[in-house]
Amino acid sequence: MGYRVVVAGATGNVGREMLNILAEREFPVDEIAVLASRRSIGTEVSFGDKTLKTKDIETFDFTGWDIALFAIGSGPTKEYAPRAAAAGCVVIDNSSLYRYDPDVPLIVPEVNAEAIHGYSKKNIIANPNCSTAQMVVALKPIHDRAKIKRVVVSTYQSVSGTGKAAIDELWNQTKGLYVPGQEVAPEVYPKQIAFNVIPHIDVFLDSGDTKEEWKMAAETKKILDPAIKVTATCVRVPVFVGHSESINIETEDFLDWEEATDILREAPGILVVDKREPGGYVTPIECVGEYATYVSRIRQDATIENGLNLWCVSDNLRKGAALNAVQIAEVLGNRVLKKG
Ligand SMILES: NC(=O)C1=CN([C@@H]2O[C@H](COP(=O)(O)OP(=O)(O)OC[C@H]3O[C@@H](n4cnc5c(N)ncnc54)[C@H](OP(=O)(O)O)[C@@H]3O)[C@@H](O)[C@H]2O)C=CC1
Ligand SMILES: N[C@@H](CC(=O)OP(=O)(O)O)C(=O)O
Repeated sequence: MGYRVVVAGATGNVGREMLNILAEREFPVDEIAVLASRRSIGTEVSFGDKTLKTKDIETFDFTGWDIALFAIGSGPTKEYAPRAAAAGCVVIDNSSLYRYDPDVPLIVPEVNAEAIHGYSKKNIIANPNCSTAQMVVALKPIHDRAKIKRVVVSTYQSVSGTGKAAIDELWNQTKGLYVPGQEVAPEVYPKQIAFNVIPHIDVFLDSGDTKEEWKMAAETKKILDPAIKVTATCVRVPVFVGHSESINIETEDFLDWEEATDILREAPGILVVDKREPGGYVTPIECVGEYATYVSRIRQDATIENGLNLWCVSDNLRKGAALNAVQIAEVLGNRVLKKG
């Protein structure tokens, strides 16, 4: 016996990846429903070798469904997640709405799978921010060995993190720049994204940080350790899929880069590619469609007593969203619901 699974936001980038990953990983699905807004009623989406027709979330009855994977943004989630949860369906939510709620676990399975048991207070589990998910996968084994005190991270985030409209904007602006008279003005982003970089993701806070930068600090504390200090600078780059991060780590105990490399090689979810020669590292194009969090450029930071630098790349629609959500569903199935 398997699960009755709902994918909400099935017409979006993350929802489609959720369907791909459920099929690829042979999640034990007995029945599946695909939902989106009323605009998308009847829109066809693929699930393995099947084609499914999208239904309107507004009129959908969640009663009798086991797990709902949500990727519809915070606004609609606020309306529909409590409805699904009240009907007895466990919601695994990709939006930021519930991440900081003490009654909702925030989970990256390689790091804090044991937090799963906290799901029952609200019947909701939160999936972290994409930049945070890949970073904590890389930090966890280092923290276990040498206790991380502080992290300084700069991100290079792809436009797919913003959604479908941003992918179109990068594509159309890039094409338009080659054709006189067909330049495309910025709409999704405040400045041109084609052949440019923009040091601004999500809204600005009073501190001068953006919310994306705040999320990386707050979510690392909730998932990994409240004692870790994180300071982030989040930057949008003209890449379609794949977020990259330059991470500087200060630890309590000394950790030699060679031992750090060995530890990272053994850690779940990580692939180390670090040849210290031209091309001997991973770039975002190479991580598209992959599950792993790739770590390259591991080296000592000689400017502090106990410091390391590394480069971390992952598919933001997969480990940053859909894959992590399906992994949470697997943990929920294996440790709690036990139907599969
Ligand atoms: N964990 C993470 O870091 C990430 C989280 N996300 C989350 O996932 C969400 C979706 O991202 P993404 O797939 O890239 O975005 P897209 O823009 O590609 O897709 C949005 C999806 O949400 C649906 N939707 C929008 N409004 C409503 C509504 N009122 N009712 C029902 N469905 C609605 C859309 O349906 P329709 O086609 O009918 O409009 C579509 O299926 C994000 O808003 C974010 O909250 C995304 C990326 C990474
Ligand atoms: N903010 C991420 C994607 C995202 O949706 O993040 P969050 O789920 O934290 O709002 C990006 O733009 O790349």
